[in-house]
Amino acid sequence: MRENPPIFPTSPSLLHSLLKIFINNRITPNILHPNNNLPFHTQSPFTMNALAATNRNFRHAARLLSLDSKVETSLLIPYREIKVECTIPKDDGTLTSFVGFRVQHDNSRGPMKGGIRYHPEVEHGEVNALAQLMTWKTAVVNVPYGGAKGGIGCSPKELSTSELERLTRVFTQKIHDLIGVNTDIPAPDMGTNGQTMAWILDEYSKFHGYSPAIVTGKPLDLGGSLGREAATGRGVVYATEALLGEHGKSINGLTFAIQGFGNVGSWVARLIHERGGKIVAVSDVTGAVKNPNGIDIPALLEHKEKTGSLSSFDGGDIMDADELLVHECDVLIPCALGGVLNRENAGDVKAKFIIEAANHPTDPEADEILSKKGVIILPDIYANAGGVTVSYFEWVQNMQAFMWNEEKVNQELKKYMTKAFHSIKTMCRTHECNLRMGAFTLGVSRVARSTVLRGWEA
Ligand SMILES: NC(=O)C1=CN([C@@H]2O[C@H](COP(=O)(O)OP(=O)(O)OC[C@H]3O[C@@H](n4cnc5c(N)ncnc54)[C@H](O)[C@@H]3O)[C@@H](O)[C@H]2O)C=CC1
Ligand SMILES: O=C(O)CCC(=O)C(=O)O
Repeated sequence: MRENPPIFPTSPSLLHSLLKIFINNRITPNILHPNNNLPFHTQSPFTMNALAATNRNFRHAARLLSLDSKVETSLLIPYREIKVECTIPKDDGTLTSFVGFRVQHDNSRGPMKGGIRYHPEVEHGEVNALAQLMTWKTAVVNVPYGGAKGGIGCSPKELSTSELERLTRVFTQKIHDLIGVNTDIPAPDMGTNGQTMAWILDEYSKFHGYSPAIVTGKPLDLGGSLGREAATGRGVVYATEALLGEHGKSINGLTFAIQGFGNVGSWVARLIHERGGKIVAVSDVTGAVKNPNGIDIPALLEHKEKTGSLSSFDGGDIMDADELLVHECDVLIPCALGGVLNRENAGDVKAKFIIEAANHPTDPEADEILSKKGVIILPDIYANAGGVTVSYFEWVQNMQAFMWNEEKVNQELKKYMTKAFHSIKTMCRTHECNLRMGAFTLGVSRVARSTVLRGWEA
């Protein structure tokens, strides 16, 4: 069970005095909001702590690779962890405070790279785990980056656009001298988007001169890349095709359940629908919808655009959102939070394939249960690597001050995803392991080689 050490004193009198200070100063204690001190995943008490789960997978890969224990330790410890206070005036004039994080995990293969997440559950341990996953992910697809991740514990839907802009600018002011086009390059993740990247670009440029390459996933008008918005979903679909092809199957004719209908989930749904896949269930934070004959995805996208919700869609039946994970289907694609598959529900999963479009949706206990059932899992550090791959293309275009067309972006993405799939399979054969360990051994071995080559001389 996950441990969640209190950040603040738990003594009621001390807490009361602290609250009084906040209230007297008209500061809303957002950092004391119950959601801001939550464990990594609130849906289930059965999910393993994200960092413990990631470290466990890393150590397993290190053992398979017979990695030198000193190299193993050095790869586990993050390069740098940043935690900053972000206080902003709200639209009504009151102050509110948030905690922002940037964890830079490793830079032995190049500048650190990874998204920025705005979500109430963002906390230090999870950001650490996500940063480490970025290190292995960039190595798996062989883009010349290390790994990082950041985030702010906040509920973006409860903030106005101008509050979000202020928050993003304050966060950027606090970290601008620790990121850079050759140091650490943020991108969107859950709860952030191209607009968030545009604010970071603008704020960073005030200190360092106009720097489009400081972020990726930015709007096209500011040097974004064609194809980046769809890239994570497109990469997931290329990865799914590679896996299914190996099993003599194709998307056309199979049934799919998709958890999450944001950037990644909606693109996955659209592209699978276009390829003839039958999507029988979709969920998001507002609810879930199912239809055994296949959901009309263009109609669902239109409905979501109009109403902001899935639950009132009349092209299917409402279902319990948690039930989606154990719904009858051939392929389950989690595209939302981490840790959603755990020892409590893994035994009930009906899918034969799980494609991890979200980061760490399957905890190690679920992994074991699912493997015993014969479920094939395509791991996150490969399956969702299309996003960072096209982020790399975007950065390259910015450095060259040149723009590729979308066809080239998608063709190159397919090449990277296909090549990585074959490299993972080679590692699976060499180490007689599953796809997760195939991907981990591939990523960890590449990072370890660069680390050793660069040496440790001070
Ligand atoms: N955006 C990107 O380029 C990349 C994202 N990812 C990962 O993909 C996942 C999704 O990211 P985005 O689509 O960018 O985020 P997003 O913020 O655009 O969408 C998140 C979706 O998850 C849904 N959701 C939240 N809680 C839920 C719940 N309890 N049950 C069902 N649905 C729920 C939301 O309603 C929303 O539809 C995350 O794990 C992220 O780390 C991974 C690689 C790249
Ligand atoms: O595009 C990027 O740089 C990072 C995307 C990301 O955060 C992820 O792959 O989890």
